[in-house]
Amino acid sequence: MPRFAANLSFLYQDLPFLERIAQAARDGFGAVEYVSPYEYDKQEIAAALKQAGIAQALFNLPAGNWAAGERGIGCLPDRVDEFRLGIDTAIDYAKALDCPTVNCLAGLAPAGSDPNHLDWTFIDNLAYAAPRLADAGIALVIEPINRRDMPTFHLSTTEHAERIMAKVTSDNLKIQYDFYHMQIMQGDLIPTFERLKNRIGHVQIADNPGRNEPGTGEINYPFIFAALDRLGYAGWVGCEYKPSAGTSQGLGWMNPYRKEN
Ligand SMILES: O=C(O)C(=O)[C@@H](O)CO
Ligand SMILES: [Mg+2]
Repeated sequence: MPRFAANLSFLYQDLPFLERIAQAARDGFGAVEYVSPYEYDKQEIAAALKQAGIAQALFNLPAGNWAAGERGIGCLPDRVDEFRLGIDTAIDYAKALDCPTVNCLAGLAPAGSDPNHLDWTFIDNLAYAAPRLADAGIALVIEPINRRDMPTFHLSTTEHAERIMAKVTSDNLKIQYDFYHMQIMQGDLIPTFERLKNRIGHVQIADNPGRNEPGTGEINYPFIFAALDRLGYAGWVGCEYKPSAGTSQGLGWMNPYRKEN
């Protein structure tokens, strides 16, 4: 049975951040994930997780100035020092929150930049981060993001992710396979997942079009969830979608997978 994590950067937007953790637990999620914990006191988050009895599944490495539109700094040549300092911060938070996995957002390609320079910066940064995170018992993933929502994001296909991983000589680097992004970019979701299943460290879900909850678009999530079970995926399934109405009211899609069933 899939284990669902509530992505608090998308769900429960009507609640203050820390209150989202308790609500996610009340709604039956086993874990939470979100873009960034760094704006909050890590002990406050840890206490909220403990009080709610819910796990931390994932968050991102420090990803630059999110409010200003930055979406990661992994590939940016002028931000290497900042990236590398961020690894220590991410390890500090991941240890405090008992978070098993962190995602490295590649970043938006600056206008006129050389894709090869961005690629080698990304590779060198990942080669720096992966072993340090491994030493701390934390897995590292990279996520291809679709070019419709983020036209200049530096990583948008599994093929590119595979090329990057082939050049980073660490086995502590896998793919964050977001079914929504991959439906837009490539389709062929389960054959691709099956081919890469040993190189996938986390998955996320949303339907397409609209990035709303499962059952609102073209993706057959009952088929996807059965395939994840068949293929032995034991990680968290991050629910990173925009609720069509209220988060709790829109969780009917999860009913067949609740433990009490
Ligand atoms: O946009 C997505 O999809 C993501 O998973 C990133 O925002 C990383 O959190
Ligand atoms: Mg995602």
